[in-house]
Amino acid sequence: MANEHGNLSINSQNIFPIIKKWMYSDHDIFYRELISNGCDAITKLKKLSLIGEYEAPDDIEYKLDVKVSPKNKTIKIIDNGIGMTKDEVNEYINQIAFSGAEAFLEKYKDKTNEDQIIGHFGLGFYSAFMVADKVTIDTLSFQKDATAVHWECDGGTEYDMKDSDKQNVGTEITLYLNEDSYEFANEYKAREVIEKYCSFMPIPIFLTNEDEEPKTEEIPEEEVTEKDTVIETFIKEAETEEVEKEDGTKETVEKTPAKKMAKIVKRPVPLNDIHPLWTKHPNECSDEDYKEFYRNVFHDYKEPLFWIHLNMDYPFNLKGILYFPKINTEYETIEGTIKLYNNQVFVADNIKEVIPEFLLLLKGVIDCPDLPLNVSRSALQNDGFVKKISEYITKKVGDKLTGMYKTQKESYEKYWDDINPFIKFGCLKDEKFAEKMNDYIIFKNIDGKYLTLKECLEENKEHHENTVFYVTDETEQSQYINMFKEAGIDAVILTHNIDQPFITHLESKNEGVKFARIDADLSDSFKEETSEDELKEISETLTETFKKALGKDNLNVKVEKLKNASISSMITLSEQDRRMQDMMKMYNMYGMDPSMFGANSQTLVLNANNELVKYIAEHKDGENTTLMCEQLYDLAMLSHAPLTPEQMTNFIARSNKIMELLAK
Ligand SMILES: Nc1ncnc2c1ncn2[C@@H]1O[C@H](COP(=O)(O)OP(=O)(O)OP(=O)(O)O)[C@@H](O)[C@H]1O
Repeated sequence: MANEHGNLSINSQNIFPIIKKWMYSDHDIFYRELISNGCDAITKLKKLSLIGEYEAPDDIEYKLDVKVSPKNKTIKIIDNGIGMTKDEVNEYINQIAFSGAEAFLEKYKDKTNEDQIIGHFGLGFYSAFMVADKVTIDTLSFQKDATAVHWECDGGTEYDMKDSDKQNVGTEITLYLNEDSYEFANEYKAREVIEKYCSFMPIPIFLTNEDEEPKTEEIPEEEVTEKDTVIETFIKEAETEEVEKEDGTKETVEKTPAKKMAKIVKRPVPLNDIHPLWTKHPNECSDEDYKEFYRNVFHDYKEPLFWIHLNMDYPFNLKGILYFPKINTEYETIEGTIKLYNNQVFVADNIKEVIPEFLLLLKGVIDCPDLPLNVSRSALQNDGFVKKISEYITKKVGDKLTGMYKTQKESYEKYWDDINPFIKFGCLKDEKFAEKMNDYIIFKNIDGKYLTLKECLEENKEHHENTVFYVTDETEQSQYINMFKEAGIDAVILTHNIDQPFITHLESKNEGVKFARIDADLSDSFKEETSEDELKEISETLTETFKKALGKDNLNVKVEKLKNASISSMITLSEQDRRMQDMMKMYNMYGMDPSMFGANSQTLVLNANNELVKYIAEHKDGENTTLMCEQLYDLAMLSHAPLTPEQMTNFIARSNKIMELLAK
């Protein structure tokens, strides 16, 4: 071919500075674009060979080579795929690609970075100019008698094209890196980027550093194959060791015999796994396979609890694996990672527009070739097809959980403590998921048994209809728990932050059902039957005495005859007011006055059956009455919420004083 010099068919003077600027955040993406182009080219050639349109050499080994040279500051991406003829270079590179770029820029010129195209799909070949001043292509088409083409462009609007001396079918792209991008020719950086984007591409990818001598390895000579490059052969001497015989004399014996060895050029190891687990049929995968895949992809050495293998062909193509991770501590964030792939090419992590928000607490991979990824994020959000995908994933997760409840209840209960924040968050975020999970939400009660809401209500119907009592802190509320246990009344344990909004949600969904913290109210079951008159006098005396002793005029005091005479005093706190206060704390509204939401909603309950309480009522002006009132109040407060530092200091000082009095 005669040398050809041409103008790229675009109008804008020079699109490259714009591409560079626009793509500023993710420069490394060029690796993905060029490698996936190479993989596509190989896949196409394999197909042609399969249908007899191309006769591949017998020893063909389809692969993609990435060669970096930190010295020359170049990167070569070499595939043995379909290649391009001169006309094709003209069509795909000189015209389509660049006119595509123009259309692309036109479409997105007003968009801000936040509205970037998902994973920048559609950037293709010219993403190379984000990192390179000059790019060359050497390509030989698979077509009979094709002439190899050399193309080059230095980032302006002009290109040069001439014959190339490339001998093998395929394409070699060379990037001459610009000053800001030399790091991409570093072998370790290259490896990191390729592993990020290309770990599961369907063609083996090999990385070499052209500046380094080839690495070598030694293997037994009989294991050498045709593909190996043998540098030398040698005899590895026998290994011997000295052993002691029965008669005490020593003898030298051969441990391993002498062996013929070969020093060969290190066999290349691909950077990627071309058959990732999600592409396999679930029947072919063992538990160990799933766990290993999880370890490799998420670098999480805690085993996942269980997983869901998504495998759908119709009406859309979607494959993937979702893992329920083990949450180790209460304080660990429970944010997961869902990696989105498009035909085994990594797109991005945690794309909220495709994956329902609550599922982002899981870890997993999703490969959906049908996703329209060349549109902006906001367009994706409103895409009906994307909604269907998202619904499908949600449904599958729901199916897995309900199925487990029905057939492996024991496992479900075992995992519940770990998975319940996820399920509850899902119910709050997704109406359909909430409906599906409605009968499968379970509650651990104070005896460690798991019950559904229906079962909770049914079991406690006689004691407190339509009310579920709950514990938020088993240590702090232990006195209440004991009381409940003694009276044969149940309460459930709800200690996670998500539980407060979740029970509010349950109350709104189940009319008439109320949740009340274990210290919210005293159930009638704890009390003896009395008439108001019977307690009137003692009530008045105690109220007055306590108010005076504590210096709290607005203290609410309630005198009850509790069946358990050993309990002297306790605090109850209106459920509604407490929830408001909790909410204030959660949203950090500390500046506001808590009394707005009933700081006065605490009630000091005194047990008229308790000897000490009786004593106080009978000795309201006694020498130590104030001391006793203060101590009883603090004791009640202690099992309700932690004391403030000041209160604690007083409490300890007073306790010491009481001991001194006892010692007298
Ligand atoms: N390594 C290659 N071997 C053969 N043909 C190639 C190669 N790289 C690019 N091409 C041809 O050039 C065309 C344009 O490539 P480009 O990467 O710009 O866009 P694309 O691959 O079609 O789309 P996208 O990358 O946006 O998914 C390709 O469709 C392909 O026909």
